[in-house]
Amino acid sequence: MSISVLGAGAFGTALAVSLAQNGPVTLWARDPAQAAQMAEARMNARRLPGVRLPDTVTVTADLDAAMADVVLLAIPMQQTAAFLAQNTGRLAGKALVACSKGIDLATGQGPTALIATTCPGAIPAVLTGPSFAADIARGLPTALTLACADAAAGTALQHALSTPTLRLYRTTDTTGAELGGALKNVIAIAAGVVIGAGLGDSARAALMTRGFAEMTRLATAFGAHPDTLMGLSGFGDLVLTCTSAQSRNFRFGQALGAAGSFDAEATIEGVATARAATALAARHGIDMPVTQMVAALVAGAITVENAVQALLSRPLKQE
Ligand SMILES: NC(=O)C1=CN([C@@H]2O[C@H](COP(=O)(O)OP(=O)(O)OC[C@H]3O[C@@H](n4cnc5c(N)ncnc54)[C@H](O)[C@@H]3O)[C@@H](O)[C@H]2O)C=CC1
Ligand SMILES: O=C(CO)COP(=O)(O)O
Repeated sequence: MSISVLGAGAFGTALAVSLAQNGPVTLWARDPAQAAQMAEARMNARRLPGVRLPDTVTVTADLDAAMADVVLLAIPMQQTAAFLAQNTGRLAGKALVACSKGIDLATGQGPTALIATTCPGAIPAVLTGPSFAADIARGLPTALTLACADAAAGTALQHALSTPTLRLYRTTDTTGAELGGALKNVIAIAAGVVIGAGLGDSARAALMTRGFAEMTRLATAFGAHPDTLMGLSGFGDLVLTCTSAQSRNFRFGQALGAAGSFDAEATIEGVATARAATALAARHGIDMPVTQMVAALVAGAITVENAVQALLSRPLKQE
């Protein structure tokens, strides 16, 4: 099976580097100048400095040349719907593996639903779980979830995309896998706020636990299996992202909590996902107090002090 990765950001580049251990991989960058620079320097100096691109990675800005049997989509979530719509014909019949984490603001859909509605005939799948691009690219051991509703296709993808250092577990529960990955970013922003505001590690543990409860509430209301939330794509990624300063979502929250500033160019998926999840929760009558607070905080509608006060003054209830 030929493999390509669309999107030459940190994650797309890291996946291409790891997959190149198995054979040839094509990495597509939308900007021809960036593609040429990466091909020449054999490095993605902006997003993944210090990591050499193996000879088996071909970098191109020609999207047609980047079509393969298996196409990994490593572009930010809020750009995905438009990208798919622009390339429906090219992507028809491919196995399309979404590597983004989030909920589309306009439709409330996750990546596999977007693929299914925009690219009929494609096989939608999602690759998610606890993994920093820099760790994958350095060949550190990493375990991820490959979710595909079609069990046979999922098994084939699991084998095609596992490498000596990237171990994939499979599931058919695409809803659980992608909602776990999307919602943990929101909780990671909240965890960052807690640390940035100096509220302490005990408060962070409480917030992660209550955050996990609301992730599970929303995901299961949409048909996810609770076990999926307990796995790599939910609990695993929640732990990683809420506790590591490698996470952009966590660091963004830390800056919010400390009233500091943050790189406006960085991909912080939890910002849009907080809004999208808050809207979904309201529409379906699901209680998601932490997510709501994050949405209000990033919109500048409340202060950190008010958010903490509001969470602490909720009615006492059974765990
Ligand atoms: N960086 C990481 O450690 C991980 C990232 N992810 C997910 O991967 C996704 C991408 O994140 P990163 O690669 O880290 O972001 P990034 O900010 O490093 O790169 C994003 C890339 O997408 C490209 N892009 C943006 N809009 C585009 C469009 N309309 N068409 C084509 N390309 C476009 C940009 O040029 C850039 O190269 C996110 O959903 C993120 O949550 C998942 C796991 C780990
Ligand atoms: O999803 C990730 C780790 O699993 C990456 O997290 P950030 O997007 O917060 O950097």
